[in-house]
Amino acid sequence: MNLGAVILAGGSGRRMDCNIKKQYLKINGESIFIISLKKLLNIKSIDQYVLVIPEEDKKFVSRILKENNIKNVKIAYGGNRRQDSVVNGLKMLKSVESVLIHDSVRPFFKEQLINKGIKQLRNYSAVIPAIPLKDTIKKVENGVVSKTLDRSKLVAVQTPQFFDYKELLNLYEKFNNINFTDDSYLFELKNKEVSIIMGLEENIKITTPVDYEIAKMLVKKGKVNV
Ligand SMILES: Nc1ccn([C@@H]2O[C@H](COP(=O)(O)OP(=O)(O)OP(=O)(O)O)[C@@H](O)[C@H]2O)c(=O)n1
Ligand SMILES: C[C@](O)(CO)[C@H](O)COP(=O)(O)O
Repeated sequence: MNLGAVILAGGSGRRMDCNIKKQYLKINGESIFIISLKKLLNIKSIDQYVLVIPEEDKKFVSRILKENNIKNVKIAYGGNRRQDSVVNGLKMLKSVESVLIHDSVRPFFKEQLINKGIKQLRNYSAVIPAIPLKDTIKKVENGVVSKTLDRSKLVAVQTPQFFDYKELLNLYEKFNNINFTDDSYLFELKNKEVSIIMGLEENIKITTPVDYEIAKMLVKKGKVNV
């Protein structure tokens, strides 16, 4: 299987509320997106890499890549929405059968998760990691609870997500005008099965200042590998 990886670092990190985009914040002396990228570059089953970055940061990022001696990574530019960044990244891949899409701000994934995803792609066109919820989830309308959802049927979804490349690109072309937050949603729209593999509790998405503090703590305490 020829596998491509699209690593997303094209966002602006509004919820981090910081003067530097969150993917460039450092953990243990290294930018978050570089931690994710280096880990992916060490995975032998990946054949091609595309890193999606904000266009205005191209000089800054190419300097960081050079300092880290990172080669063989194509660069794509981000769009307004995450999904626009994904499609820009997908279009840079050449002759791949499958693709994994990863949020660079989830630096604590493990190689085993990727191996599981690749294996499951033999049977499905879309495979995503997810974990059980810890909180009770309620639906709210006009400031009051309208429903308590059955937690046993809900999961929290992570990346990396794994797809048949052609199917994903076709779906992207077809549903260009709707908004969604993860790529597997496109398969749901077409009633195609999305297979779930067990995610990792520590595979957090560094989204808010608290997440960043937790991420640094996990590394300091040796709870995760970077
Ligand atoms: N237009 C966008 C938006 C997001 N991302 C990337 O998608 C991942 C997950 O998105 P999220 O955590 O929402 O990042 P931001 O959009 O940057 O954050 P916020 O929503 O708080 O602005 C991140 O690695 C981010 O860089 C991207 O490449 N292009
Ligand atoms: C893809 C994702 O990380 C799965 O949890 C998430 O949906 C990204 O969402 P965001 O709105 O870009 O934070």
